[in-house]
Amino acid sequence: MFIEVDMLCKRFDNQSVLEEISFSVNRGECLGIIGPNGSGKSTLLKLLSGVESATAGKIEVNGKQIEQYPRKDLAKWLAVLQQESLPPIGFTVREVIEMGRFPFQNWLGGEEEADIERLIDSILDKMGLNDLSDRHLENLSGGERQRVALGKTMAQQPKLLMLDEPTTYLDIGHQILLMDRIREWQLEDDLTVISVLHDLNIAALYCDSLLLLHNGRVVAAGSPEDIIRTDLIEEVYGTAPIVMNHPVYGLPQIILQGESIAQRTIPAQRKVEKMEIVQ
Ligand SMILES: Nc1ncnc2c1ncn2[C@@H]1O[C@H](COP(=O)(O)OP(=O)(O)OP(=O)(O)O)[C@@H](O)[C@H]1O
Repeated sequence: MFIEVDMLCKRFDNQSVLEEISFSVNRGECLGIIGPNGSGKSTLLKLLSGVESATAGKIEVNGKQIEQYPRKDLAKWLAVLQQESLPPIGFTVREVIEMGRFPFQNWLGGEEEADIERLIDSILDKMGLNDLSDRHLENLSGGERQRVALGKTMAQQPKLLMLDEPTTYLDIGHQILLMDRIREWQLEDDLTVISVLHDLNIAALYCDSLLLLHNGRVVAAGSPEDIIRTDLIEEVYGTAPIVMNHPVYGLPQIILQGESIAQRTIPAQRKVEKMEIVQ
C-alpha cells in the first residue's frame, strides 16, 4: 500500500472541517476526491501534501508518517499542481519548467546541463509547448498557463502527484488534453495521482477510484461505478442527475436535470415522459 490515511481529523479554531477520514491509495493509482463546495476536499489535499498538519489521525506514505519525511525529501517525490501556482511575471515558459528541477539542485546547480536540457525538451514536446517556449508567461492564455504548470511538475519527476481542480477555467478541449497527459504520465511512470475534481464526468472517466466527501466525512469510496449513482449524488449534492453508461467506454456519466428545464416549452417530439435511470 502506497498511501494509508487513518482516522484523519482537522479542526480550524473550534470548527471541525474533516472527521475520521480513512482510505488508502495504491501505487500507480489515480484517486479522485469529489464532493460539494465546502466539503473539505482542498483541506484534505493540504493535509496529504504536508501543507497543513492534522488535528488527529495519521497519513503514512510507504509505511512512514508523512511528518517524518524531511521537507527537502518530500519536494523530490511529491508535486502539487495548484490553481495559480506559477511565478507572477518575467519568466519564459522554458524557465518556468526548469524551475521544477529546483528541489534537486544545490547552490552550485549540481545537475548535468545536457540531461536537464533533454528532459525539458521532452516535456515541452509532450505538452505541445514547443512554439511557446520563449514566450513570457504573462502573455499566455489560461489553458496554456495550465499546461506550463503541469510541465513544471513533470520536470520534478515526482512519484506522487496531487492536483487541486486542474480543469477549472479550461474549455473542454483543454480539459481532455490535460487529463489525457496526466493519465499517460500515470501509466508510463507508475505515478500515483490524487486529484480534487468538481466535474463528476471527468472524475468517472479518468480516476481508478473515487472518494466522496460531504460535511468533512467520507460518504462513500470505491470505483466510479460504485460512487456515480443517482441516490448517492442526490444525497450529497441535493440534485438528482440521470446516470448513464458512456456509450464508448461503459463508464458512468451524469446528465443533469432541473425543475425549470421541465417547464420549458420543448417540442413534443423531443420530450420523453420518463427517463430510465441506469444504476
Ligand atoms: N484556514 C481555514 N480556517 C478556517 N476555516 C477553513 C480554513 N480552510 C478551510 N476552512 C473551512 O473548511 C471548510 C472546507 O473547506 P475546503 O476548502 O476544504 O472545501 P472544498 O471542498 O475544497 O470546497 P470548494 O469545492 O468550495 O473549493 C469550509 O467550510 C471552509 O470555510
